[in-house]
Amino acid sequence: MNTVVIGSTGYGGVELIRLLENHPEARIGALVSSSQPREPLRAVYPHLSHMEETLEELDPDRLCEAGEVIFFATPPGVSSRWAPRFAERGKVCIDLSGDFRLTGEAYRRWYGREPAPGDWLERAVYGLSEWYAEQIRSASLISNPGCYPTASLLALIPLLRERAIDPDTIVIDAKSGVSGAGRGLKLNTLFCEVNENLRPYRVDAHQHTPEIERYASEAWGSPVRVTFIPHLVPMNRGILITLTARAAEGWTRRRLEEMYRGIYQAAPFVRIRPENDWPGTKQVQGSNYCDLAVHLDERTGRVIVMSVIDNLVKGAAGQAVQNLNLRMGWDETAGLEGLPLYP
Ligand SMILES: NC(=O)C1=CN([C@@H]2O[C@H](COP(=O)(O)OP(=O)(O)OC[C@H]3O[C@@H](n4cnc5c(N)ncnc54)[C@H](OP(=O)(O)O)[C@@H]3O)[C@@H](O)[C@H]2O)C=CC1
Ligand SMILES: CC(=O)N[C@@H](CCC(=O)OP(=O)(O)O)C(=O)O
Repeated sequence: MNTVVIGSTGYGGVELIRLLENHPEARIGALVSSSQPREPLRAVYPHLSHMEETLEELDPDRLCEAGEVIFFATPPGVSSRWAPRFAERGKVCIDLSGDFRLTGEAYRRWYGREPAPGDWLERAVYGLSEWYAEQIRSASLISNPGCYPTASLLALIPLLRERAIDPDTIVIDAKSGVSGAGRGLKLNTLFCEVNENLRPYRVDAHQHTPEIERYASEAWGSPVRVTFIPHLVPMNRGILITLTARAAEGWTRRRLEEMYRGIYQAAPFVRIRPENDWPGTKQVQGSNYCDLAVHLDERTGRVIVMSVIDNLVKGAAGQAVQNLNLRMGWDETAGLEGLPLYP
């Protein structure tokens, strides 16, 4: 089955290409670039020198012939314009951007743009694979979660659904590698700004805060607010989030771990770490795993959960392929069996 990648020259796009090239069912039907010459992809990425595919323009008629599934690995404002047009022509769209993750009102406020026209915001299905698999299986437009929300919600949703924490006390400290910011030139991601540096950014102002709150609220059943503090770390890939919240009555560390193990028993990409075995980003690098570790600080009565992912895999392209697999009725792990890259 053929797929199209729009935004193929970015970090999310090229990671999708890596995964699709190793996929047993999916093929690449077309690669789209809005800015590069109509040359083979290797002109942009010499590590793909064996690939013959030439970069194409965004021509809907041609792309509808080229593939059944259209991936958008594009900045905000692109899929909101184009994905509905492909979905209306019967194509399955999988969007890696934030264009379909929020309500129209929240999107205007946090992304500063006009949301997609028509009813596509409501029709889009949130692509957090472990929690929305049933809806994903029949979706026309899958809105892949953000990288920080993926790591955060896989840790947080079980705590809320099982009433294990006080939802007014949630703090998420988050750290991301620089590839999370994409390949485009930006002052803040230049070598001398990032190297030997660790810094918070967009504190209390990050666009993933409303996304985490939206799906946390759904899990809890009424509005939940979180304190979300992202940091930029001088490494290429990886996200570590440390979530803390006050424990509800009656919870022990063992009970918390058993709860996570039960919930994610059938989830092939969520691994629960044993007691005092803290996860690091390198342990999931290049893979679609999310590793979770849970602790109960008995002195303060606070639950502590660590969650690590590779931002470009489970946080973007890997989860997009997992959603493709769910949507097509293939094995959920198809094309995603690769082990983490270590060291
Ligand atoms: N990096 C990450 O870890 C994650 C990223 N995301 C989201 O995925 C999306 C892609 O991110 P990422 O790959 O990192 O970003 P990049 O900046 O690396 O790549 C985005 C690509 O989109 C293309 N593009 C830019 N403008 C347009 C346009 N007007 N029309 C069509 N294509 C355009 C560009 O390619 P060209 O100029 O060749 O068209 C560019 O290479 C973003 O929305 C991002 O927020 C989500 C989760 C994690
Ligand atoms: C390190 C870094 O800069 N990460 C990006 C990740 C967010 C992203 O990819 O944007 P979407 O909202 O479109 O998902 C950021 O903090 O904005």
